[in-house]
Amino acid sequence: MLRVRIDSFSYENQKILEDISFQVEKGEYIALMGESGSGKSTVLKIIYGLLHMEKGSIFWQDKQALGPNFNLVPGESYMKFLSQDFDLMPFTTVEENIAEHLSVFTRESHDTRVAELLQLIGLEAYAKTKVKNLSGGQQQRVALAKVLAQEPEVLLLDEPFGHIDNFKRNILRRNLFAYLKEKGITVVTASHDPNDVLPYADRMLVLKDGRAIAHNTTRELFENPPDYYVASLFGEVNQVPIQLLKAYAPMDKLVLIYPHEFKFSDASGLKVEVVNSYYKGTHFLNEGTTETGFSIYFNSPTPLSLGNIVFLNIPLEKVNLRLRPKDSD
Ligand SMILES: Nc1ncnc2c1ncn2[C@@H]1O[C@H](COP(=O)(O)OP(=O)(O)OP(=O)(O)O)[C@@H](O)[C@H]1O
Repeated sequence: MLRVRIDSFSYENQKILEDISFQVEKGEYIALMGESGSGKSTVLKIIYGLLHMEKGSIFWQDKQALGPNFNLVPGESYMKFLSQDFDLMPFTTVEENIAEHLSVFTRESHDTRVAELLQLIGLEAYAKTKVKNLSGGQQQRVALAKVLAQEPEVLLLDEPFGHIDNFKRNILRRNLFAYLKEKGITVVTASHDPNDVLPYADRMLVLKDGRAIAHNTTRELFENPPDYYVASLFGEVNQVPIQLLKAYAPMDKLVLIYPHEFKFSDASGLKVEVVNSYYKGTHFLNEGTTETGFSIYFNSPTPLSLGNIVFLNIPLEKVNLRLRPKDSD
């Protein structure tokens, strides 16, 4: 088990992280999510031992990771970190970059292992290409193979697919997360992208302004987000004042509703006029305004004409589940 306790961390005199603690079981994948600047990369750097924290501790099993003030070379042997700068050798080939990180004691199996990793990252055809001649996305994939080469027990990934185009990203994600589960590797990622997290992460820790504001299974946080900030990490979300749904309801409550959760009705419900309709490939995302001028975003399977009036309903169980205080964001 990885046990992370960060009581506080500051850059110079500015406090960046406070009171963050979580545990990750062996083979489990936890995703750190939060807006840009919330502290995700800093948490990964502390775990890996690149940054010294004033108060707190990191343990893997019963071993304490002592951090940069104790280790001459940053990092622990059982742990690997894929940072946002890839740290590759530009003038050597892809396969040399990967093999560089394999143990000298297993030299006879190097070729097989390099081939396995090249297949995982989908760069078999580039084995002999010098890294400097690769695109940013390809370099990121080599960096990933590099950190996997020695089969770390703990893997820290900072925006691991940030430079990779959508087409490759989907295949790579599926392959990578299946591989990590199969090998029982413990994973902590920092990510903005719900597609990296929703299908794969066992749990999510949400950071805001350097503090942990939510920690639960990924599914629970999606289906029952504690506030607007958490819900919006998954994409578009509405904060509908409850008074728009029920005139006699308390003023200080709102309902968090994703655009796909509205139902259409012929004549009853929230009356909105369509002011925009955006094509999203699998559906349309529409913007509507209520008679009081409130904007609502909702999905439809077909395009809606601007100026059309539609009636939207929120299923009662969702209203009950997603009622939040108004200042919850
Ligand atoms: N070397 C540094 N010196 C001073 N402040 C820093 C340094 N690195 C990061 N910060 C600050 O620490 C805070 C957290 O940064 P961090 O990179 O951990 O956020 P993040 O959530 O990973 O953001 P992003 O998603 O944009 O990568 C930010 O306010 C940032 O400006």
